[in-house]
Amino acid sequence: MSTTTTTTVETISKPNIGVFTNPEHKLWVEESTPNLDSVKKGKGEDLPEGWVTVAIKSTGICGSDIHFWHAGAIGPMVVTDNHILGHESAGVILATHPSVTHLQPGDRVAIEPGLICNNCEQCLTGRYNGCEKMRFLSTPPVDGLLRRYVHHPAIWCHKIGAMTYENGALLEPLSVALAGMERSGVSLGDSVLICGAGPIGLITLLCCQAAGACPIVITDLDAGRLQHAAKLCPRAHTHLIDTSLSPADSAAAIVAAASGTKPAVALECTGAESSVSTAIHSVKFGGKVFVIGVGKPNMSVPFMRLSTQEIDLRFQYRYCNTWPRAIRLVQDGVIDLAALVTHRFDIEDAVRAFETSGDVKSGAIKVMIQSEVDT
Ligand SMILES: NC(=O)c1ccc[n+]([C@@H]2O[C@H](COP(=O)([O-])OP(=O)(O)OC[C@H]3O[C@@H](n4cnc5c(N)ncnc54)[C@H](O)[C@@H]3O)[C@@H](O)[C@H]2O)c1
Ligand SMILES: OC[C@H](O)C(O)[C@@H](O)CO
Repeated sequence: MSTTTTTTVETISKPNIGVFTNPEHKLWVEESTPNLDSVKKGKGEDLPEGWVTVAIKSTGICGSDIHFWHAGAIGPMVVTDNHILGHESAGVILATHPSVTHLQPGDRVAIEPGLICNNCEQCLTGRYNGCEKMRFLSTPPVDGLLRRYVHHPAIWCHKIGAMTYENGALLEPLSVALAGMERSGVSLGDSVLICGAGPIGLITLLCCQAAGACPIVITDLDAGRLQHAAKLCPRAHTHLIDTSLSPADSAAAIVAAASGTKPAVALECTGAESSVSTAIHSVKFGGKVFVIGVGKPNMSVPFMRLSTQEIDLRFQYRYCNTWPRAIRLVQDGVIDLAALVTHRFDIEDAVRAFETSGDVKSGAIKVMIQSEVDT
């Protein structure tokens, strides 16, 4: 029996709610904007030119959401007021401004959460993740997507066809991994190290597997996460990091796990200083260490190892132009994002969802918040 329901601006009745945090590290669900009246007007009266209204169906909790809640900040991004979380979302179009021609009510879309100026050098040269005036939803002070309804620019709503909303939501972390894959240039037969088996490391693992990297070693401090990695990619070598070892000794153990093959590329997905150092000690002469993880404002790195081994140390921040590629990879079954999802909660129950996501003992990998049963 199908559970499909058609959401239209005429049929919605629930008030808008959002998932908030604040500088006191509280987390709660309460009414939010745009209010039901604004949403129900539909037909675009309350929408700026080029914007649409979306009913959010599925949102993934990202580590950064947990960090904004627990720590109140990520580097210079500080929670200073009541703040709505969430930037991994997909939903259905409820209404469009008359100027919007490529989307219509009923279209299923994934939301790209960065709003750019379209005027600066980075925007005009296609690297819009570096926009000088980036307004990234869920990064304070810009409210996020963990709401029932949002207004959003149509150009940042990507059609996902029949893909599940859950997969549509997970195109966002897939985009992070794809940006790292593209700029690190991992290709067929490259020996690869992935540091960290959280959602970003695991999606990077799926990408490296699909790209034909071999051998692949993936590390973590948590045996459960490594078990998950082994299920996703049985040919990957999993390596539990022993925190009593130095980065150089951990690197030697990593190379041993790959039968002596040093990685050509290390994709660092923890942001932990010791892990960045371990990656630098692991790669071969002329190799690359590509850091996706974010961490402390200042870190020390094994400088002379970088120098004498001609290692390229590079970084990725968010992504640009990744959604069309991500959609194709999921639609064609190359990347199975559903394998990441361990828990699901309704938006009314978002506090429990966040508690589960933030509890290392819960075994959670990706916790999803849904506004209705996914279709
Ligand atoms: N650059 C970007 O645009 C971007 C985007 C999204 C996420 N991130 C960052 O990427 C990182 C990974 O994200 P996530 O959602 O997977 O986070 P996560 O916290 O769920 O996963 C990180 C994993 O790293 C493991 N870990 C911690 N220290 C380690 C060490 N020394 N050695 C090996 N493993 C270790 C943890 O056990 C955990 O499983 C985070 O730093 C996150 O903030 C960056
Ligand atoms: O994928 C996007 C990232 O999670 C965000 O940049 C976050 O780390 C800070 O806003």
